Amino acid sequence: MGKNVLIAGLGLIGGSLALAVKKEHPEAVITGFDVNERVMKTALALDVIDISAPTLSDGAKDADLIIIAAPIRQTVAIIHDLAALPLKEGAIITDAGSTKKTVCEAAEALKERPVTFIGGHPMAGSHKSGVEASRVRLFENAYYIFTPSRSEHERTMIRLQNWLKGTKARFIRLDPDTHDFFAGTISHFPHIVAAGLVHQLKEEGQKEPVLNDLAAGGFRDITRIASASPVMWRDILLSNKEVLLAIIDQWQKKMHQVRSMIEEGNEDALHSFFQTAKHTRDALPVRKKGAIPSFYDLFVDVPDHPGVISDVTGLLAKDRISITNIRILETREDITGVLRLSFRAEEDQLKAKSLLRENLYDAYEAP
Ligand SMILES: NC(=O)c1ccc[n+]([C@@H]2O[C@H](COP(=O)([O-])OP(=O)(O)OC[C@H]3O[C@@H](n4cnc5c(N)ncnc54)[C@H](O)[C@@H]3O)[C@@H](O)[C@H]2O)c1
Ligand SMILES: O=C(O)C(=O)C[C@]1(C(=O)O)C=C[C@@H](O)C=C1
Repeated sequence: MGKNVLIAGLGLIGGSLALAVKKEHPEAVITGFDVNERVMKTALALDVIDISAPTLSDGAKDADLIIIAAPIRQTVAIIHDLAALPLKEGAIITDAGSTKKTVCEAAEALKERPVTFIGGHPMAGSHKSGVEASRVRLFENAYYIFTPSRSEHERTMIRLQNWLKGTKARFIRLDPDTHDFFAGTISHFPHIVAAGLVHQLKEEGQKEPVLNDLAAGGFRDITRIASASPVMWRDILLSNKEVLLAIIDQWQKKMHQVRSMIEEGNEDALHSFFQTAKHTRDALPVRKKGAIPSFYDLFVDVPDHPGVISDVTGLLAKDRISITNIRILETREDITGVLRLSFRAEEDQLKAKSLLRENLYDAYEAP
């Protein structure tokens, strides 16, 4: 199977995949390449990679496995670069991009080469980006979608899944179009809505600055993902254009319906709108990880007075919720402080959040 792995793009996803590959294959030599030299230095310092490659070509020529984990536009550019470079016979090339049609079409450029390209998309991530945010367990229990283009890729799929076993993800296959439709519905369009809500707050917040302070639990929950990388999301939207245009049209119709329900004072229709949403949301399968962030931190706004930390820790201790770390992050206008509490498990994080909220603390997952 060889042991040389190249990761091209050492951000959240490239770094996390590097850690997961190394965990299951300690004999592997993980080479990293990133256009940003500082990122490569950080990846080396954090032991995310074993060595760095001065150029893509240096890293690619002896690689048995190449994982491209850059934003989509750059992923396409890297695939075209690889198509013109010396590559090892039998090498597997995959990517981690959030859309698959554009990437798989670009990979046709590799079809005359003695390598196999299989598109990939680990369906877990975070609003945090960069190698510093990498986590070996980021993909645990999440779906990891592959889009093999030919049935003769079967044996290579098994080799690729063996390389990625350390992710502990659930591997599934889809064709690129179906993938992009699914991802558009459950990931890409929700990001547009989250960013749209933040824009709305920004515009109103300029007139009424107090609005920014009032934006509490609900607003923070629904907009966490708006803190993600703008470059990454620009590329995702542009490479899933048709799907997103159709979903936006559908959404506009839905919003017109809600508008009419409010305008007409249609109590039954509004009740049914929320009832259906509640039933559907409540029935979503609970997964330990996946679309849910894998950082078990909780941020709590606390009044700045002595004893407040023991108030908070005492409250959690009563319910046997254990904290692995606690830090005071900042003091705003000398009135309010922010505590960052870290938990070992998501279950503890969620229990702590509801307990603190019941006790009137403002507790939220992202600062
Ligand atoms: N962040 C998520 O939640 C998530 C989840 C699943 C998949 N993805 C996909 O994974 C890919 C990477 O996302 P990320 O969150 O790790 O982004 P990131 O911003 O954390 O990292 C991207 C890295 O790629 C590097 N890069 C850019 N162009 C490059 C090039 N030509 N050659 C080498 N390196 C280059 C950047 O310098 C950066 O370090 C994207 O395609 C994204 O769509 C992201
Ligand atoms: O959890 C988050 O912050 C994410 O945005 C992760 C998320 C998602 O939308 O679920 C984002 C992009 C990916 O391609 C896959 C996962």
